Amino acid sequence: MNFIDVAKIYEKIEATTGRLEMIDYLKNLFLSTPPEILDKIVYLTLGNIAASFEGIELGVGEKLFLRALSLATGIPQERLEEEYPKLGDIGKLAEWAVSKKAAQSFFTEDLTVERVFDTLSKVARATGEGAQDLKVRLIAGILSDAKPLEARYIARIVTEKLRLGVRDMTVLDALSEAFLKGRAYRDKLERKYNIYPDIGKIAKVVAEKGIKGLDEITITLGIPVRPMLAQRLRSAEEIMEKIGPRIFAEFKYDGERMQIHVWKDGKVKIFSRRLEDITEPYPDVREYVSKAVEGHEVVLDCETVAINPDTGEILPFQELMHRRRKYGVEEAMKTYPTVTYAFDLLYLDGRELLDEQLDDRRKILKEILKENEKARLVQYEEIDGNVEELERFFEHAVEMGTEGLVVKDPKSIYQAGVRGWSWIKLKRSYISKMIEPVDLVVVGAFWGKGKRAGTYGALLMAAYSPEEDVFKTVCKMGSGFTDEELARMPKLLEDYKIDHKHPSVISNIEADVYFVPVKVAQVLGDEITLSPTHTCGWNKVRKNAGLAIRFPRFMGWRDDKGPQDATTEEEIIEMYKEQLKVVEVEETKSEEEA
Ligand SMILES: Nc1ncnc2c1ncn2[C@@H]1O[C@H](COP(=O)(O)OP(=O)(O)OP(=O)(O)O)[C@@H](O)[C@H]1O
Repeated sequence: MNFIDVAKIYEKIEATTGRLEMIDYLKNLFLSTPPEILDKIVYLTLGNIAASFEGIELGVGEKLFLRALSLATGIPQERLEEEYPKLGDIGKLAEWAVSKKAAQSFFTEDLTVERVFDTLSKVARATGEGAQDLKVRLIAGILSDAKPLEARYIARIVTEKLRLGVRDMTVLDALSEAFLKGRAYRDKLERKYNIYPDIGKIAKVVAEKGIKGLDEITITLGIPVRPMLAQRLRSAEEIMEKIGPRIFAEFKYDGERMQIHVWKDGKVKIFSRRLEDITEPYPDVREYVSKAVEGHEVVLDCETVAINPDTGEILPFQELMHRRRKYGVEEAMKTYPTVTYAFDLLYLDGRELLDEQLDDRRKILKEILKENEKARLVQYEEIDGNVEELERFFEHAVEMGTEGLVVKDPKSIYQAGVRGWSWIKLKRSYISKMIEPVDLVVVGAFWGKGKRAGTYGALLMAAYSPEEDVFKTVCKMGSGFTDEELARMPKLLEDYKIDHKHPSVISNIEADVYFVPVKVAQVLGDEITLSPTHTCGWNKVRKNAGLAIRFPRFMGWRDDKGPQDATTEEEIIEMYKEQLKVVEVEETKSEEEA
């Protein structure tokens, strides 16, 4: 197939304003393409040379392209640079340059689609020393045999500026028209695309085998499935009304979505929410997840969070991103170790599970997942009709450092690529920050792990209630200490240690060690949230709930303060209410803006 036939259709597509017309042109293009190269045509039409999840970038800069154009046409680069602004588009420039040269030569070879495609693949894959020169030579090679119109599109494709406005969905429409008897199988085609988003391969299969070909498309290890997404509602009550009384309420971890493919021999590939291959920066995840599903082939849907290695607490999302940026992987693995929570199973040992109910998928997932310290099953609760229970679980989830809940319909199938109502998220809506530190009393401690073995990993902190003359817990604090402070801590607190909870402390939490409430520390958190466990503010803001400080950090000891000078319960309640007002204002503001 000659590239000029494709270029002519691109020219028509470029000129059209009607979507149906565009689909028609594409349909004709696809029908006139030999099936065995239809994948190549589809990738090129989308301005690419592979499925987008492969992340292969042509990425040829304009400067480099002008060098190639100059080499191919004999027109000096300065001259091209002069002409470029007048034409305003790299494609038009290439067309102009090649037409000037074409006037003087007659012996050019016809360019085939295969040759253009293979050359572009080589351009994309050229790396290392001499890669730039090689790219220039490769591009110049096809440009010297190109007709002006061909040069226009080659220029735009290599510089990633094709902009025909053809998207995956348009290609699916055209494929339906061309090979699947119009619209009858359009939905099925899209479902297949959602589980196998390599649109070139799909095109080839339906061109070669028609409707029967559709059935051959299945979940395949190494090809990412488009993830199912969640809707959002504002309250537990609304959610229960929407889904029905029986639900799965799952922690909504604030980390990175990971679709993890594991082969029988332990090989692993990890895909992000946007289907990028993120296997490389997560050697730890590869290891512990493959161990947890040893002997099986699986596709797991998971969320991976960074944790504080010393306390096991979940850290905010940003900390995980160090993996991709600031730190080297090795160092990030130590400073920000991860835990992966699996919440769905899409494929097991050759069997596609998408059409099974969540109830059943979960059962199978539980059976095959041999949990270890780092590869865990999502924390969830099955709730039947009790809105209050759902609210409480939400508060618990927030207190544990998550964003809230994803509530799911146990009877639902896995809808790849769809934001449906069988998954609904309930997020904490506070956006305000806690800007003022508080002074809290140490009433207990928990032994540390890892680097903190032998000292405390976290302290149990309480606010003071002058009316009742008691201390009520408001957070577990495990961050913000220097190594020296940590090392000194057992000794520093030794004098206050007792073997039971002090009678003036009101707590629902069992600590490893208890103290007489004396030592005061300054603490800064991210915000104050409702809590099903902490006793500060209990029943005073909401029935059966207290208040907790989220992500508390140690700012220093307040040796100038005694326990009665600590921040009071009433002050914490006030801060919580203030914060709510700020949120309401911000929410109205953003609603007005929307
Ligand atoms: N138990 C869970 N089930 C499903 N998704 C979860 C779960 N825990 C955490 N998540 C994360 O929450 C997201 C679900 O929300 P949604 O589908 O709306 O994604 P989003 O558009 O990225 O939104 P958000 O910004 O709220 O994460 C998932 O993409 C996933 O990364």
